[in-house]
Amino acid sequence: MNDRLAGQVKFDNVGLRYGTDPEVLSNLSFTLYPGSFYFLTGASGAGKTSLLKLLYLAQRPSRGAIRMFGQDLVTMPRERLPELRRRLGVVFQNFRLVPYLTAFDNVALPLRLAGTDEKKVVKSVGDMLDWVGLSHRAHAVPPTMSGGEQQRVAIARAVIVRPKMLIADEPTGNVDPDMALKLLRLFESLNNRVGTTVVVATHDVHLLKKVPDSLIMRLHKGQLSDPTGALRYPPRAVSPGGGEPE
Ligand SMILES: Nc1ncnc2c1ncn2[C@@H]1O[C@H](COP(=O)(O)OP(=O)(O)OP(=O)(O)O)[C@@H](O)[C@H]1O
Repeated sequence: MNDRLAGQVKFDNVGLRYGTDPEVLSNLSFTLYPGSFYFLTGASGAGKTSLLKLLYLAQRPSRGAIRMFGQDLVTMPRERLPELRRRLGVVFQNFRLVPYLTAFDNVALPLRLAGTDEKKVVKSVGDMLDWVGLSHRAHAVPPTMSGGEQQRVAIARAVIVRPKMLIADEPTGNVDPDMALKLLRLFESLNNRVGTTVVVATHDVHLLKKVPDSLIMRLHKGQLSDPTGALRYPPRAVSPGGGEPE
């Protein structure tokens, strides 16, 4: 099957348990299509972060199969995971910024690791900090920044490399509604202009209505339901022979 129609991520009967505890995710079978915008919702403890951890390769499933970018994650040797991770942008719930680096250097990190020319780094990071309203905090280090400021640095760092897939865990949890909307627009613009697949976990139901074309995946006690048909149909961005980037 054509890679686009086969999807970017495919879960087949996936389960996850921590240690010997009962499964926190059960029987997950779904496909994420390139260029689509997904919200993952569900009450606290429903398993959203656990599902995202499977997506950003921090956990392996206890059972079932996961394919990502055409590769089998379960049988893939550990040393090949970093190569796959480089295609992902991740906004962690607790930000995971480097505490001794400035906001500017945190955002610049993925570009510098990729060997980007320093002139380009300065321009891109400057533009990105401007977009998230943090130009004036460029030289601050995370311990001196508010939760909302740190969250915006984390988002800027995740999107600066224009990832194939952006995975964000409660990315608007620490900002006011105006900033939440602005950050969502940033994700949307990455989605529309660059074709990045976006997966945003949130328990804020108001956010869902703000992205009209989004698809909703709902977790309840580790099981998925599908109010918008996100899991059943290749969505609008996928048309046979369509031109969105892989
Ligand atoms: N590392 C872990 N070890 C053991 N149990 C865990 C671990 N991480 C999560 N859990 C359990 O898995 C279940 C799902 O947790 P998860 O963090 O995935 O939910 P969530 O929907 O993201 O919640 P929240 O919205 O509060 O962040 C919970 O019962 C939690 O206690």
